[in-house]
Amino acid sequence: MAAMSKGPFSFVHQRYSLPSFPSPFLKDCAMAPGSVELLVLIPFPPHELARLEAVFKVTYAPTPEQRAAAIAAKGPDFRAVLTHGTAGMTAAEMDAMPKLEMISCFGVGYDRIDVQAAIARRIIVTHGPGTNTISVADHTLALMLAAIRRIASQDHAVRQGQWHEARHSTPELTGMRLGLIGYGSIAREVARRCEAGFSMTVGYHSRRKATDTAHTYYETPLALAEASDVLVVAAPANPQTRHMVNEAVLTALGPNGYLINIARGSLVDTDALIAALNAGRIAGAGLDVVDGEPVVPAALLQAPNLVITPHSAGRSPNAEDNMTTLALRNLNAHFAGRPVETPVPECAKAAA
Ligand SMILES: O=C(O)C(=O)CO
Repeated sequence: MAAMSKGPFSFVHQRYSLPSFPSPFLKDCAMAPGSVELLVLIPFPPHELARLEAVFKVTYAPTPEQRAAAIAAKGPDFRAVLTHGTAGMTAAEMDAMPKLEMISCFGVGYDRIDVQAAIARRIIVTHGPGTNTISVADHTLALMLAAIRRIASQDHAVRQGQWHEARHSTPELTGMRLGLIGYGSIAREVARRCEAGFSMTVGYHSRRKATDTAHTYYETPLALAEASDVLVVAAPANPQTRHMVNEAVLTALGPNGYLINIARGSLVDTDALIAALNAGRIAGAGLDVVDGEPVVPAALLQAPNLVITPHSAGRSPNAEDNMTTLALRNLNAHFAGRPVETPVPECAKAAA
């Protein structure tokens, strides 16, 4: 198993790896290959799509137009859907697929899947906790360093022939105070890197104070922002976390502070962020997600010292392999009549 020698983080891969794909998987698969119709609503790397096609009759519809056309043409045939937290799945779409039994969410967040509608229609929803933790944590560090060291703007200026003008004196990440909004596995991996590699102190805010950590707990995002130089948003999207990072939190972060969002765009008030960047109320921001993505407000793109990536933090070959493997394990389990491995908590509760 090549992935086993990848270094200290290979446990994530090990946890979800299959002994040697695909034959052992097919052997213990109760359904005949190709007998179950699977609708895939998200872009997939070809080699990962091939793994799905080895087991399912796949309809690949990653664009909104293809999605609507596929559901209109073949809705009654689909028994499973593969989507992710941003592509989601609506109640109306479920109604157009009366044979739908399972929605498999690629990745961790499942915020745009109408889980209550799924439960009401006896459709199980699964997701991929732990599958992309390493990829997202690495990407978070990349955004932090890029925003603080102004990598994107200096790169751009050098390409414009402005070598001397491009050269900026930028702060050191080392020794800064890290603030984490959310304290799940991704936040903890970010903390580990920041402590080990950059001698940073760590504080966090989450719904509950954790009992297994020496990191400092803050009751509110505002108190955390006041005590942080780099504020990382790593909490789930839900009505309670919407616009958790608002004007007051950004002002508390201060003119030497940086905001990094690798969670969901809805956690940050985009207008307040644009205003804070333009007024120098914070020093910079690194975003992997934007409210309303893939549409990005022009005013955000014009704001100073912003580095932005297209929701790619969770994408690495290792993470994609983990996510596909776990999705297949859940789909296989369901269609073989066994319990799925990772239902979303609401479905686990409803089934109990
Ligand atoms: O796993 C997820 O939900 C992600 O959005 C990864 O970036």
